[in-house]
Amino acid sequence: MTRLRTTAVHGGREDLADLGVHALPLDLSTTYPVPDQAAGGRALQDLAEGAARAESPVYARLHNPTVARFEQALAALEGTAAAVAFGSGMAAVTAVVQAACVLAGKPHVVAVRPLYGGTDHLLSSGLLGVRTTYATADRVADAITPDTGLVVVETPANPNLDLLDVAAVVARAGTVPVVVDNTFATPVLQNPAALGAAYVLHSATKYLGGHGDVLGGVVACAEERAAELRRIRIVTGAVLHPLGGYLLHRGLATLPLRVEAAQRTAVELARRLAGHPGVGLVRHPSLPGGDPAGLVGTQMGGPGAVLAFTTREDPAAVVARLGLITPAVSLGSVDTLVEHPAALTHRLVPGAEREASGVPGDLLRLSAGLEDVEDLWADLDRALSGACERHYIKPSSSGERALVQTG
Ligand code: MET
Repeated sequence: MTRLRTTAVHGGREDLADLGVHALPLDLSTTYPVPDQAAGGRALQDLAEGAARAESPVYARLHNPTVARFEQALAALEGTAAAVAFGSGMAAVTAVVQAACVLAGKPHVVAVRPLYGGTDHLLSSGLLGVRTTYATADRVADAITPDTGLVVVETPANPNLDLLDVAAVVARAGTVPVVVDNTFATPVLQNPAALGAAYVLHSATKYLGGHGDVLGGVVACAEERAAELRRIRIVTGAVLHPLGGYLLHRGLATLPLRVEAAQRTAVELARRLAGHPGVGLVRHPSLPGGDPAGLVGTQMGGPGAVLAFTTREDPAAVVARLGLITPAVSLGSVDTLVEHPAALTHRLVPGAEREASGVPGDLLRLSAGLEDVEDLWADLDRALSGACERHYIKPSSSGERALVQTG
Protein backbone atom coordinates (compact mmCIF):
# COMPACT_ATOMS: atom_id res chain seq x y z
CA MET A 1 0.00 0.00 0.00
CA THR A 2 1.54 3.29 -1.10
CA ARG A 3 0.67 6.70 0.33
CA LEU A 4 -2.06 8.88 -1.19
CA ARG A 5 0.06 11.05 -3.50
CA THR A 6 1.94 8.01 -4.78
CA THR A 7 -1.26 6.05 -5.36
CA ALA A 8 -2.72 9.04 -7.20
CA VAL A 9 0.23 9.03 -9.61
CA HIS A 10 0.75 5.27 -10.02
CA GLY A 11 -2.71 3.68 -9.48
CA GLY A 12 -3.98 1.74 -12.50
CA ARG A 13 -0.60 2.11 -14.22
CA GLU A 14 1.18 -0.88 -12.70
CA ASP A 15 1.62 -2.71 -16.02
CA LEU A 16 2.64 0.26 -18.19
CA ALA A 17 6.38 -0.43 -17.96
CA ASP A 18 5.79 -4.04 -19.06
CA LEU A 19 3.75 -2.73 -21.96
CA GLY A 20 6.67 -0.45 -22.85
CA VAL A 21 4.59 2.73 -22.68
CA HIS A 22 4.61 5.72 -20.37
CA ALA A 23 1.26 7.44 -20.95
CA LEU A 24 -2.09 5.72 -20.41
CA PRO A 25 -3.24 3.67 -23.41
CA LEU A 26 -6.50 4.97 -24.89
CA ASP A 27 -8.65 2.30 -26.55
CA LEU A 28 -11.46 3.86 -28.57
CA SER A 29 -12.76 0.61 -30.11
CA THR A 30 -16.51 0.22 -30.18
CA THR A 31 -16.24 -3.44 -31.19
CA TYR A 32 -13.57 -6.12 -30.87
CA PRO A 33 -12.77 -8.94 -33.31
CA VAL A 34 -14.00 -12.30 -32.00
CA PRO A 35 -12.80 -14.84 -34.60
CA ASP A 36 -13.91 -17.59 -32.22
CA GLN A 37 -17.56 -16.57 -31.92
CA ALA A 38 -18.33 -19.14 -29.24
CA ALA A 39 -15.52 -17.74 -27.07
CA GLY A 40 -16.86 -14.23 -27.81
CA GLY A 41 -20.27 -15.39 -26.64
CA ARG A 42 -18.82 -16.71 -23.40
CA ALA A 43 -17.07 -13.37 -22.83
CA LEU A 44 -20.31 -11.50 -23.50
CA GLN A 45 -22.10 -13.75 -21.00
CA ASP A 46 -19.44 -13.21 -18.33
CA LEU A 47 -19.53 -9.43 -18.74
CA ALA A 48 -23.35 -9.31 -18.81
CA GLU A 49 -23.31 -11.16 -15.48
CA GLY A 50 -21.05 -8.50 -13.99
CA ALA A 51 -17.50 -9.80 -14.47
CA ALA A 52 -14.80 -7.13 -14.11
CA ARG A 53 -13.14 -8.39 -17.33
CA ALA A 54 -13.41 -11.23 -19.80
CA GLU A 55 -11.40 -12.84 -22.59
CA SER A 56 -12.57 -10.09 -24.95
CA PRO A 57 -14.38 -6.81 -24.23
CA VAL A 58 -16.65 -7.81 -27.17
CA TYR A 59 -18.32 -4.39 -27.42
CA ALA A 60 -17.64 -0.99 -25.87
CA ARG A 61 -20.91 -0.95 -23.92
CA LEU A 62 -19.80 -4.11 -22.10
CA HIS A 63 -16.23 -3.22 -21.15
CA ASN A 64 -13.47 -0.79 -21.96
CA PRO A 65 -9.85 -1.25 -20.82
CA THR A 66 -9.14 2.50 -20.55
CA VAL A 67 -12.15 3.00 -18.29
CA ALA A 68 -11.22 -0.12 -16.29
CA ARG A 69 -7.79 1.39 -15.55
CA PHE A 70 -9.40 4.56 -14.21
CA GLU A 71 -11.73 2.45 -12.07
CA GLN A 72 -8.80 0.50 -10.63
CA ALA A 73 -6.99 3.76 -9.78
CA LEU A 74 -10.05 5.31 -8.12
CA ALA A 75 -10.73 2.13 -6.12
CA ALA A 76 -7.13 2.26 -4.85
CA LEU A 77 -7.64 5.86 -3.70
CA GLU A 78 -10.95 5.05 -1.98
CA GLY A 79 -9.60 1.83 -0.44
CA THR A 80 -12.27 -0.38 -2.03
CA ALA A 81 -11.95 -3.62 -3.99
CA ALA A 82 -13.61 -2.15 -7.07
CA ALA A 83 -15.08 0.90 -8.75
CA VAL A 84 -17.55 1.27 -11.61
CA ALA A 85 -17.55 4.35 -13.83
CA PHE A 86 -20.54 5.92 -15.58
CA GLY A 87 -21.25 8.58 -18.18
CA SER A 88 -22.22 11.12 -15.49
CA GLY A 89 -22.67 11.40 -11.74
CA MET A 90 -26.43 11.11 -12.24
CA ALA A 91 -26.00 7.86 -14.18
CA ALA A 92 -23.86 6.62 -11.28
CA VAL A 93 -26.40 7.44 -8.55
CA THR A 94 -29.19 6.03 -10.72
CA ALA A 95 -27.33 2.71 -10.97
CA VAL A 96 -26.83 2.62 -7.19
CA VAL A 97 -30.58 3.10 -6.63
CA GLN A 98 -31.35 0.47 -9.27
CA ALA A 99 -28.99 -2.02 -7.60
CA ALA A 100 -29.89 -1.40 -3.97
CA CYS A 101 -33.63 -0.79 -4.42
CA VAL A 102 -34.98 -2.03 -7.75
CA LEU A 103 -32.84 -5.18 -8.08
CA ALA A 104 -33.12 -5.94 -4.36
CA GLY A 105 -36.91 -5.43 -4.39
CA LYS A 106 -36.70 -2.78 -1.66
CA PRO A 107 -38.23 0.34 -3.21
CA HIS A 108 -37.87 2.67 -0.23
CA VAL A 109 -35.02 5.16 0.25
CA VAL A 110 -34.09 7.14 3.34
CA ALA A 111 -32.16 10.30 2.49
CA VAL A 112 -30.60 13.11 4.47
CA ARG A 113 -30.89 16.59 2.99
CA PRO A 114 -29.34 18.62 1.60
CA LEU A 115 -28.14 16.60 -1.34
CA TYR A 116 -27.12 17.76 -4.79
CA GLY A 117 -30.41 19.00 -6.33
CA GLY A 118 -30.29 16.47 -9.18
CA THR A 119 -30.02 13.57 -6.72
CA ASP A 120 -32.80 15.06 -4.59
CA HIS A 121 -35.02 15.36 -7.66
CA LEU A 122 -34.20 11.81 -8.80
CA LEU A 123 -35.23 10.44 -5.42
CA SER A 124 -38.34 12.62 -5.08
CA SER A 125 -39.66 12.40 -8.62
CA GLY A 126 -40.61 8.71 -8.62
CA LEU A 127 -38.78 8.34 -11.93
CA LEU A 128 -37.02 5.20 -10.68
CA GLY A 129 -40.07 3.75 -8.95
CA VAL A 130 -38.72 4.39 -5.46
CA ARG A 131 -40.30 6.45 -2.71
CA THR A 132 -38.12 8.51 -0.43
CA THR A 133 -38.38 9.54 3.19
CA TYR A 134 -36.18 12.47 4.16
CA ALA A 135 -34.79 12.35 7.67
CA THR A 136 -32.19 14.23 9.65
CA ALA A 137 -28.94 12.34 10.19
CA ASP A 138 -29.83 11.49 13.80
CA ARG A 139 -33.29 10.14 12.82
CA VAL A 140 -32.23 7.78 10.04
CA ALA A 141 -33.02 4.66 12.09
CA ASP A 142 -36.62 5.84 12.72
CA ALA A 143 -37.22 6.30 8.99
CA ILE A 144 -36.07 2.81 7.99
CA THR A 145 -38.79 0.27 7.15
CA PRO A 146 -38.53 -3.40 6.08
CA ASP A 147 -38.56 -2.31 2.41
CA THR A 148 -35.78 0.28 2.75
CA GLY A 149 -33.07 -0.58 0.26
CA LEU A 150 -30.74 2.39 0.59
CA VAL A 151 -29.71 5.33 2.76
CA VAL A 152 -28.43 8.31 0.77
CA VAL A 153 -26.19 11.00 2.29
CA GLU A 154 -23.72 13.60 1.10
CA THR A 155 -20.95 15.12 3.24
CA PRO A 156 -19.91 17.87 2.88
CA ALA A 157 -23.37 18.53 1.51
CA ASN A 158 -24.07 20.32 -1.72
CA PRO A 159 -24.54 23.27 -1.52
CA ASN A 160 -24.44 24.36 2.14
CA LEU A 161 -21.40 22.39 3.43
CA ASP A 162 -23.30 20.62 6.21
CA LEU A 163 -21.20 17.76 7.54
CA LEU A 164 -22.50 14.48 8.91
CA ASP A 165 -20.88 11.65 10.81
CA VAL A 166 -20.73 8.78 8.31
CA ALA A 167 -19.90 6.04 10.85
CA ALA A 168 -22.86 7.14 13.00
CA VAL A 169 -25.26 7.07 10.04
CA VAL A 170 -23.96 3.65 8.99
CA ALA A 171 -24.59 2.37 12.53
CA ARG A 172 -28.14 3.81 12.46
CA ALA A 173 -28.78 2.23 9.04
CA GLY A 174 -28.08 -1.26 10.44
CA THR A 175 -28.14 -3.75 7.55
CA VAL A 176 -29.32 -1.17 5.00
CA PRO A 177 -26.50 -0.10 2.66
CA VAL A 178 -25.45 3.54 2.83
CA VAL A 179 -24.27 5.53 -0.18
CA VAL A 180 -22.09 8.54 0.59
CA ASP A 181 -21.67 11.19 -2.08
CA ASN A 182 -17.98 12.03 -1.65
CA THR A 183 -17.77 14.53 -4.52
CA PHE A 184 -16.92 17.56 -2.35
CA ALA A 185 -14.34 15.79 -0.15
CA THR A 186 -12.71 13.57 -2.79
CA PRO A 187 -10.68 10.56 -1.62
CA VAL A 188 -7.95 13.05 -0.69
CA LEU A 189 -9.91 14.24 2.34
CA GLN A 190 -12.26 11.38 3.18
CA ASN A 191 -12.73 7.65 2.57
CA PRO A 192 -16.34 6.77 3.48
CA ALA A 193 -15.89 3.05 2.72
CA ALA A 194 -13.49 2.83 5.67
CA LEU A 195 -16.34 4.19 7.82
CA GLY A 196 -18.75 1.51 6.63
CA ALA A 197 -20.36 3.10 3.56
CA ALA A 198 -21.43 0.42 1.07
CA TYR A 199 -21.14 2.75 -1.91
CA VAL A 200 -18.91 5.81 -2.35
CA LEU A 201 -20.26 8.04 -5.09
CA HIS A 202 -18.49 10.72 -7.09
CA SER A 203 -19.50 13.12 -9.74
CA ALA A 204 -16.15 12.60 -11.48
CA THR A 205 -16.90 15.73 -13.50
CA LYS A 206 -15.75 17.76 -10.51
CA TYR A 207 -12.40 17.27 -8.72
CA LEU A 208 -11.46 13.92 -10.23
CA GLY A 209 -11.32 15.35 -13.74
CA GLY A 210 -10.47 18.76 -12.35
CA HIS A 211 -10.34 20.76 -15.56
CA GLY A 212 -14.00 21.20 -16.49
CA ASP A 213 -13.68 19.16 -19.67
CA VAL A 214 -15.02 15.71 -18.85
CA LEU A 215 -18.41 14.49 -17.66
CA GLY A 216 -18.47 11.28 -15.63
CA GLY A 217 -19.49 9.49 -12.46
CA VAL A 218 -17.97 6.66 -10.45
CA VAL A 219 -18.98 4.40 -7.58
CA ALA A 220 -16.36 2.73 -5.36
CA CYS A 221 -17.54 -0.39 -3.52
CA ALA A 222 -16.98 -4.09 -2.78
CA GLU A 223 -16.64 -6.44 -5.76
CA GLU A 224 -20.06 -8.07 -5.23
CA ARG A 225 -21.82 -4.70 -5.45
CA ALA A 226 -19.61 -3.65 -8.36
CA ALA A 227 -20.74 -6.72 -10.33
CA GLU A 228 -24.37 -5.62 -9.94
CA LEU A 229 -23.49 -2.09 -11.02
CA ARG A 230 -21.68 -3.41 -14.11
CA ARG A 231 -24.72 -5.53 -15.03
CA ILE A 232 -26.90 -2.45 -14.76
CA ARG A 233 -24.43 -0.27 -16.67
CA ILE A 234 -24.41 -2.76 -19.54
CA VAL A 235 -28.17 -3.02 -19.95
CA THR A 236 -28.89 0.66 -19.40
CA GLY A 237 -25.94 1.77 -21.55
CA ALA A 238 -24.80 4.26 -18.88
CA VAL A 239 -21.16 3.88 -19.92
CA LEU A 240 -18.32 6.37 -19.61
CA HIS A 241 -16.65 7.18 -22.93
CA PRO A 242 -13.02 5.94 -22.99
CA LEU A 243 -11.73 9.45 -23.63
CA GLY A 244 -13.52 10.43 -20.40
CA GLY A 245 -11.86 7.48 -18.64
CA TYR A 246 -8.47 8.62 -19.95
CA LEU A 247 -8.95 12.23 -18.84
CA LEU A 248 -10.28 11.25 -15.42
CA HIS A 249 -7.38 8.89 -14.85
CA ARG A 250 -4.91 11.60 -15.89
CA GLY A 251 -6.68 14.00 -13.51
CA LEU A 252 -6.14 11.67 -10.55
CA ALA A 253 -2.37 12.18 -10.66
CA THR A 254 -2.73 15.84 -9.63
CA LEU A 255 -5.84 15.40 -7.47
CA PRO A 256 -4.10 15.66 -4.07
CA LEU A 257 -2.15 18.75 -5.10
CA ARG A 258 -5.19 20.46 -6.60
CA VAL A 259 -7.43 19.71 -3.63
CA GLU A 260 -4.81 20.86 -1.11
CA ALA A 261 -4.13 24.11 -2.99
CA ALA A 262 -7.81 24.92 -3.60
CA GLN A 263 -8.59 24.12 0.05
CA ARG A 264 -5.98 26.62 1.27
CA THR A 265 -7.60 29.27 -0.90
CA ALA A 266 -11.10 28.36 0.29
CA VAL A 267 -10.04 28.65 3.95
CA GLU A 268 -8.65 32.13 3.29
CA LEU A 269 -11.63 33.29 1.23
CA ALA A 270 -14.06 31.98 3.86
CA ARG A 271 -12.19 33.90 6.56
CA ARG A 272 -12.19 37.14 4.56
CA LEU A 273 -15.83 36.77 3.45
CA ALA A 274 -16.88 36.29 7.09
CA GLY A 275 -15.45 39.74 7.83
CA HIS A 276 -16.84 41.52 4.76
CA PRO A 277 -19.65 44.04 5.36
CA GLY A 278 -21.41 42.96 2.13
CA VAL A 279 -21.71 39.37 3.33
CA GLY A 280 -24.30 37.79 5.62
CA LEU A 281 -23.72 34.17 6.49
CA VAL A 282 -20.63 32.16 5.44
CA ARG A 283 -20.62 28.36 5.43
CA HIS A 284 -17.31 26.48 5.45
CA PRO A 285 -16.16 23.73 7.81
CA SER A 286 -13.05 25.80 8.65
CA LEU A 287 -15.12 28.59 10.23
CA PRO A 288 -16.36 28.71 13.83
CA GLY A 289 -19.63 26.76 13.91
CA GLY A 290 -18.92 25.13 10.54
CA ASP A 291 -18.03 21.75 12.04
CA PRO A 292 -20.12 21.33 15.19
CA ALA A 293 -19.40 17.59 15.53
CA GLY A 294 -15.62 18.01 15.15
CA LEU A 295 -15.38 15.90 11.98
CA VAL A 296 -12.54 17.84 10.37
CA GLY A 297 -9.35 16.17 11.48
CA THR A 298 -11.13 12.91 12.29
CA GLN A 299 -13.52 11.83 9.53
CA MET A 300 -12.20 14.42 7.08
CA GLY A 301 -8.58 15.36 6.48
CA GLY A 302 -9.49 18.99 5.87
CA PRO A 303 -12.44 21.34 5.35
CA GLY A 304 -12.48 21.14 1.56
CA ALA A 305 -12.46 23.75 -1.15
CA VAL A 306 -16.14 24.62 -1.53
CA LEU A 307 -17.81 27.32 0.54
CA ALA A 308 -21.17 29.07 0.54
CA PHE A 309 -22.29 32.54 1.57
CA THR A 310 -25.17 34.96 1.48
CA THR A 311 -24.88 38.58 0.44
CA ARG A 312 -26.51 41.71 1.80
CA GLU A 313 -27.41 42.65 -1.73
CA ASP A 314 -29.25 40.64 -4.42
CA PRO A 315 -26.95 37.63 -5.07
CA ALA A 316 -27.64 37.83 -8.80
CA ALA A 317 -26.28 41.39 -8.87
CA VAL A 318 -23.12 40.31 -7.04
CA VAL A 319 -22.53 37.40 -9.42
CA ALA A 320 -23.10 39.65 -12.43
CA ARG A 321 -20.32 41.99 -11.23
CA LEU A 322 -17.66 39.26 -11.00
CA GLY A 323 -15.01 39.50 -13.67
CA LEU A 324 -12.43 36.79 -12.94
CA ILE A 325 -14.52 34.20 -11.14
CA THR A 326 -16.58 32.04 -13.49
CA PRO A 327 -20.35 32.28 -12.91
CA ALA A 328 -21.26 28.65 -13.60
CA VAL A 329 -22.55 25.45 -12.04
CA SER A 330 -20.16 22.58 -11.37
CA LEU A 331 -17.17 22.69 -9.04
CA GLY A 332 -13.72 21.29 -8.53
CA SER A 333 -12.27 22.87 -11.62
CA VAL A 334 -8.95 24.69 -11.95
CA ASP A 335 -10.89 27.96 -12.13
CA THR A 336 -13.02 29.35 -9.33
CA LEU A 337 -16.74 28.84 -9.96
CA VAL A 338 -19.69 30.53 -8.32
CA GLU A 339 -23.39 29.75 -8.70
CA HIS A 340 -26.77 30.47 -7.13
CA PRO A 341 -28.16 27.08 -6.00
CA ALA A 342 -31.82 28.16 -5.69
CA ALA A 343 -31.70 29.30 -9.32
CA LEU A 344 -29.59 26.48 -10.74
CA THR A 345 -28.22 23.34 -9.04
CA HIS A 346 -31.10 23.11 -6.56
CA ARG A 347 -33.81 24.60 -8.76
CA LEU A 348 -35.72 21.30 -8.89
CA VAL A 349 -35.92 21.02 -5.10
CA PRO A 350 -39.21 22.54 -3.90
CA GLY A 351 -38.40 25.93 -2.33
CA ALA A 352 -39.91 25.28 1.10
CA GLU A 353 -38.14 21.92 1.37
CA ARG A 354 -34.86 23.48 0.23
CA GLU A 355 -35.18 26.21 2.87
CA ALA A 356 -36.07 23.66 5.56
CA SER A 357 -32.92 21.70 4.75
CA GLY A 358 -30.72 24.71 5.46
CA VAL A 359 -30.31 26.11 1.97
CA PRO A 360 -31.55 29.72 1.91
CA GLY A 361 -32.84 31.15 -1.36
CA ASP A 362 -30.08 33.76 -1.45
CA LEU A 363 -27.15 31.39 -0.80
CA LEU A 364 -24.26 31.47 -3.28
CA ARG A 365 -21.89 28.50 -3.65
CA LEU A 366 -18.24 29.04 -4.48
CA SER A 367 -15.74 26.38 -5.53
CA ALA A 368 -12.21 27.68 -5.05
CA GLY A 369 -9.88 27.09 -7.98
CA LEU A 370 -6.15 27.39 -8.39
CA GLU A 371 -5.82 31.11 -9.11
CA ASP A 372 -3.86 33.42 -6.79
CA VAL A 373 -6.02 34.06 -3.75
CA GLU A 374 -5.34 37.82 -3.91
CA ASP A 375 -6.79 38.07 -7.42
CA LEU A 376 -9.85 36.10 -6.34
CA TRP A 377 -10.32 38.28 -3.30
CA ALA A 378 -9.98 41.47 -5.36
CA ASP A 379 -12.74 40.19 -7.66
CA LEU A 380 -15.03 39.17 -4.78
CA ASP A 381 -14.41 42.34 -2.80
CA ARG A 382 -15.17 44.53 -5.82
CA ALA A 383 -18.35 42.60 -6.66
CA LEU A 384 -19.53 42.63 -3.02
CA SER A 385 -18.75 46.30 -2.59
CA GLY A 386 -20.93 47.12 -5.58
CA ALA A 387 -18.15 48.78 -7.59
CA CYS A 388 -19.62 49.40 -10.97
CA GLU A 389 -17.33 47.44 -13.25
CA ARG A 390 -19.70 46.11 -15.84
CA HIS A 391 -19.18 43.18 -18.11
CA TYR A 392 -21.26 42.00 -20.97
CA ILE A 393 -21.07 38.98 -23.19
CA LYS A 394 -20.23 39.84 -26.77
CA PRO A 395 -20.69 37.16 -29.39
CA SER A 396 -17.59 37.01 -31.59
CA SER A 397 -17.66 36.49 -35.35
CA SER A 398 -16.98 32.77 -34.78
CA GLY A 399 -20.02 32.57 -32.49
CA GLU A 400 -17.86 32.21 -29.39
CA ARG A 401 -18.67 34.52 -26.51
CA ALA A 402 -16.14 36.83 -24.93
CA LEU A 403 -16.27 38.88 -21.74
CA VAL A 404 -15.74 42.54 -22.39
CA GLN A 405 -14.93 44.98 -19.62
CA THR A 406 -16.72 48.27 -20.04
CA GLY A 407 -16.10 50.48 -17.12
C1 MET B 1 -27.07 21.05 -13.75
S1 MET B 1 -26.68 21.39 -12.13
C2 MET B 1 -24.94 21.11 -12.03
C3 MET B 1 -24.45 19.94 -11.39
C4 MET B 1 -23.36 19.83 -10.42
N1 MET B 1 -23.56 18.58 -9.75
C5 MET B 1 -23.26 20.95 -9.40
O1 MET B 1 -23.57 20.77 -8.24
O2 MET B 1 -22.85 22.01 -9.74
